[in-house]
Amino acid sequence: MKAVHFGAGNIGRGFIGQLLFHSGFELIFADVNKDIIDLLKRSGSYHIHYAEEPQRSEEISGYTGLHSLEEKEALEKELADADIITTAVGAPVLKHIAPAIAEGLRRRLNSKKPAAVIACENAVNGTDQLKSHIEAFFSEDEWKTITSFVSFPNAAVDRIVPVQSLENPLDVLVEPFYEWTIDRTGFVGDIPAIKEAHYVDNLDAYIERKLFTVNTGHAAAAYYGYEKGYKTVQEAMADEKIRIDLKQVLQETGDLLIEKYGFDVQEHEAYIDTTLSRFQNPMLTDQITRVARQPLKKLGAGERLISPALQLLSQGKEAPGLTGVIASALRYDEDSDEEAVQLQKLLHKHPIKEALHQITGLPANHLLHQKIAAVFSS
Ligand SMILES: NC(=O)c1ccc[n+]([C@@H]2O[C@H](COP(=O)([O-])OP(=O)(O)OC[C@H]3O[C@@H](n4cnc5c(N)ncnc54)[C@H](O)[C@@H]3O)[C@@H](O)[C@H]2O)c1
Ligand SMILES: O=P(O)(O)OC[C@@H](O)[C@@H](O)[C@H](O)[C@H](O)CO
Repeated sequence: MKAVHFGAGNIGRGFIGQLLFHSGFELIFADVNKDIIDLLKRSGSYHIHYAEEPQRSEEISGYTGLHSLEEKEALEKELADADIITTAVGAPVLKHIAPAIAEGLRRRLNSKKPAAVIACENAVNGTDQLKSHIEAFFSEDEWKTITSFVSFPNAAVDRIVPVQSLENPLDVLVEPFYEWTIDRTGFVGDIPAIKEAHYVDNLDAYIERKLFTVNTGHAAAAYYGYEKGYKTVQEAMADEKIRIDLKQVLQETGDLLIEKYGFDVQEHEAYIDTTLSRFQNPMLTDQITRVARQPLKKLGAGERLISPALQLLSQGKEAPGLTGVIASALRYDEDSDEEAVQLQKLLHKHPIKEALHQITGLPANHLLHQKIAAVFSS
């Protein structure tokens, strides 16, 4: 069994690659980072280290690397043959890798060799986004054929993997917790045997539970922490006021999730507590700039802040905690983050409601914008 994985970064090497290795896949990492690809080609193995006591680590092997631009032909050949194609590149990058995947799938039009394409990004239905970019390369008839033997299941992935600073640049320090949840209903043929993946029929519930708890909570810790001058999530979580505000935000998203999906109240409370203790793992140093990255993306209508606030609003519920985090995200002005710079320019150039319209895509006078504007301007 063969897998091509796009993105040999933190989640690629520290999570998806690991689980594919455990399941016996021959693995090809594809990336645009030449240094990482060269190292992957030269190394026989790297190590995953766990942020827990007692310390332990695990050796990962059985992989190679291909530069996705400089070794296009070799990559397309592997894409034409792989049983699984996965990604962890960041949702905005999916459109850039779609042409190579489309070419790999095109080469299967005669053989009809099955494959599963799974985006492992922090996004609601990331695979659907990738699928629509790939579809653009096919005629209607060709696409009908492709989708009769290629599966495009959505997935949710959860493991905190900070920016790395280990001596060996291939090694990865990860938290022990992990969850790779895949939509069982998204397969047209056999379901690939990824041993530690969790196949479910109700993925929406899992995606939103993860995005609106882990990622909403993480964003709250990061944006509030940034405003107070902290550098890491661990420092922010040591601040009692931030922990109290964070709890309120997760109470709000929890109310939404419990009502929408019928999660058990106590189980959800336990999920929140586990999440908060993951953020406080003393053996991880997770930079706020990583967790707060790409604020424009994070403030999108389908994302971790606006989406739950909108859904609560449509149920007639107030969400002051979420509104507070959104206002804090709007103040994120980290110079090293291109989107933060763009965000500040937008806010400087336009009145707040117009800027919000451009950021979220919702009408300028939307009730949610009015609530955000009131907190932002106070
Ligand atoms: N790190 C985490 O804790 C975590 C957890 C769950 C999900 N995620 C999600 O996983 C995805 C990746 O995050 P990460 O933390 O691993 O980021 P990362 O920056 O460590 O890795 C991304 C990799 O993608 C590569 N890349 C960029 N453009 C590419 C292209 N056109 N073709 C091939 N490779 C390309 C980069 O060079 C990099 O190696 C994101 O969607 C993120 O939201 C991250
Ligand atoms: O990767 P992002 O930018 O979507 O979000 C930043 C973090 O919240 C995220 O990477 C978490 O660490 C991860 O989603 C945990 O599973």
